[in-house]
Amino acid sequence: MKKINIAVDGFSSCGKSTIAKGLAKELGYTYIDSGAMYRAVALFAYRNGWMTDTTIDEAALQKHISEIVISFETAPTGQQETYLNGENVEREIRSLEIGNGASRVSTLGFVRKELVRQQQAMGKKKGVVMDGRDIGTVVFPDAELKIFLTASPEVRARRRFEELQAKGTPVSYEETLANVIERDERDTTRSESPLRKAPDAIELDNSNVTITEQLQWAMDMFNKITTQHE
Ligand SMILES: Nc1ncnc2c1ncn2[C@@H]1O[C@H](COP(=O)(O)OP(=O)(O)OP(=O)(O)O)[C@@H](O)[C@H]1O
Ligand SMILES: Nc1ccn([C@@H]2O[C@H](COP(=O)(O)O)[C@@H](O)[C@H]2O)c(=O)n1
Repeated sequence: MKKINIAVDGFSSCGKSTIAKGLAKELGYTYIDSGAMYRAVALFAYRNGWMTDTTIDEAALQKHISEIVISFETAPTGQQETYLNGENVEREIRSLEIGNGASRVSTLGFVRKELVRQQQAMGKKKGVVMDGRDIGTVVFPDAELKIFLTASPEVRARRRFEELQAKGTPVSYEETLANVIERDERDTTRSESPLRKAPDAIELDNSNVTITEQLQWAMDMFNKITTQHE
């Protein structure tokens, strides 16, 4: 069957990566975590001293943005891991600090231009499931299936808090909730590609939906769309 591209957008810590990874595994598609790419840029900026918790040296970051090579590899566990210039940075990019940093660098036009260029190249041959904030609106506007996930901030913060706790990350629920709210505010109000539901996206509020149920729902949407396209 002809392969399509699938866009999964939505708010922070909603379950985008979970549903996208599940779809990719079921369909034999490539999964691309676009958020990991923004996180890798933030890590690169921090490491080079061009970014602090309050400032960004935009000129320096723009001068060196083309030096950033982001790739993904599947670990023996089956988990996808993010590589920055050949170094496995998967664990480092998942901190609240880097998540906040990603949200900050994602407001910069030259960062978005470079990452969207790379993301669009990844989807050229179809067969990609990509999650993020602007996949259905900017990266793959012609994606045949667009999913938009939402859930209450409290539910999303609880999910991320439990995930970080399981990894042994010392963080409180209150810090996690504040991080979720801050990132959502920045993502939805920025001038560059703000988080929006694409007009042709199918929305799911998964506040009271299990991981299994949401994947089944997504597969049902895929089967419906691909039957229509046949
Ligand atoms: N329907 C669900 N019910 C309960 N927990 C869920 C559900 N979907 C995902 N989760 C859990 O919520 C946490 C966040 O999920 P995930 O990383 O997929 O979110 P995300 O939208 O990709 O986050 P971010 O945009 O911040 O990277 C994970 O621990 C995941 O296992
Ligand atoms: N397509 C995207 C993906 C992400 N961002 C920004 O990066 C931050 C981290 O993304 P996660 O999915 O890993 O949480 C996110 O808060 C966004 O600000 C983006 O702008 N566009």
